[in-house]
Amino acid sequence: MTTTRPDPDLGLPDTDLPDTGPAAVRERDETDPLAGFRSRFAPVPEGLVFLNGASLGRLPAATADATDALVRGEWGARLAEARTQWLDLPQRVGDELARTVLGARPGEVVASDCTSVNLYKLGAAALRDRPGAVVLDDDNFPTDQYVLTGLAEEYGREARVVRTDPDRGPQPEEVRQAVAGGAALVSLSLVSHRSGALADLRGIQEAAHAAGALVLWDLSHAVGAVPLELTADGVDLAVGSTYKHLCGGPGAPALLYVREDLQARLTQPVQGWYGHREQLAMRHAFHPDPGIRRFLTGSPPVLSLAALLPALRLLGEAGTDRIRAKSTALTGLFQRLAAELLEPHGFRLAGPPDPARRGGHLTYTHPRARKLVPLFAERAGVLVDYAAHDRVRVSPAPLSTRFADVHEAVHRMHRVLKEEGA
Ligand SMILES: Cc1ncc(COP(=O)(O)O)c(C=O)c1O
Ligand SMILES: Nc1c(O)cccc1C(=O)C[C@H](N)C(=O)O
Repeated sequence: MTTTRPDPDLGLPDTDLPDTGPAAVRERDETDPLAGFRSRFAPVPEGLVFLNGASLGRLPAATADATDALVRGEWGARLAEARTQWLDLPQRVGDELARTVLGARPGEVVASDCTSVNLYKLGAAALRDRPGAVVLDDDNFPTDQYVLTGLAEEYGREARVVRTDPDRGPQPEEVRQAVAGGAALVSLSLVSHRSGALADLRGIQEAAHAAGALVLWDLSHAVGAVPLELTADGVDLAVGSTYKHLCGGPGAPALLYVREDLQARLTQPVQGWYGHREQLAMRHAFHPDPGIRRFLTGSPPVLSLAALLPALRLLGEAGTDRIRAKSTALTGLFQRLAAELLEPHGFRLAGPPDPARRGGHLTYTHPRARKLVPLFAERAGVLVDYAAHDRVRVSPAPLSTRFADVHEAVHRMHRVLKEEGA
């Protein structure tokens, strides 16, 4: 997994621009190898600057055509005749996810349900497999904390909560202490939804595995933003959203990954016909599929699965290494401009100052964040995210954002702050 600075061979200069002036920024755009991808997204209103890729990624133009073809052509015209070709869509999309953004093998990933449900299924699978505590952290997204504490209750396990510094993310040493005496499951986010902090995947896994625990990663804020090598890194289990950096659209199905050698021994609690080894035989007794299908339950969201494929094609073409390199350069530029123009007005960087230690977003605190975020949109046409309770989250999507957009956005935000007397 890439946690270092961009590789110079990728054709992108390092994060630090020698100069943050308009000419240097323009030149950066002119030499950007990913510049051509911008026109592959559906247009947004003239002048709008979108810096909200960690919330809901933009619509790839090809997605609108693909969903229209499915709705009118397959559903509308071919009706039920088309339905058998959708049966294996969760695996087909899973294989594309594995190939393009996860660094996993075919047959290790499916896409269906939402992240919360997939987390429940895989957390339960780990607890059905081995004894011991559930380890979680208090910086994780609330749904993860709810699902994991609920699982601990349901399976009669101790829930050990790592008290994480929210601006640093969970550390291997903290996990080592939490698993002391044995644990069944450690579940954390690879990139913090709050601060963007990127966890040390290998260090945390090493600590957890030494105590006999499986590790279940929530990749919601990492996938599509950070290059992942689940196979090479020996990842056990993972789930994650596909509507953020993967641009799968509203309600896009979540990913579910189980390493090949674990699949046959793990069982999940919501056994349904999509997980049966002979799905269409309509047997009375449940016999799980030997492979990844055993983690499915019922009818998948076909329209949303179809919508994800064109987005994955775009990401696959661009390549996660190049996306990551541009992402760290964009967030690095925002950070340098913000130090000059926003920090004197109360913005404080929360999270690691080094872009290589973050995912695709960076976060600032401001005491008036809740009021300012809508003002940035209304008065300045800059879309950033409000994150409870005093945070502004910024995520420039590398395939559709120019360096000039970041430059322009920070200057416009500065103007609003001055008008507001902030
Ligand atoms: C880290 C993380 N996990 C899980 C979720 C929730 O996913 P879902 O609504 O698909 O269950 C989110 C955001 O919605 C998230 O940021
Ligand atoms: N904060 C949200 C909201 O106000 C509306 C809808 C979604 C959210 C979210 O936080 C979702 C997501 N997990 C995120 O980190 O962006």
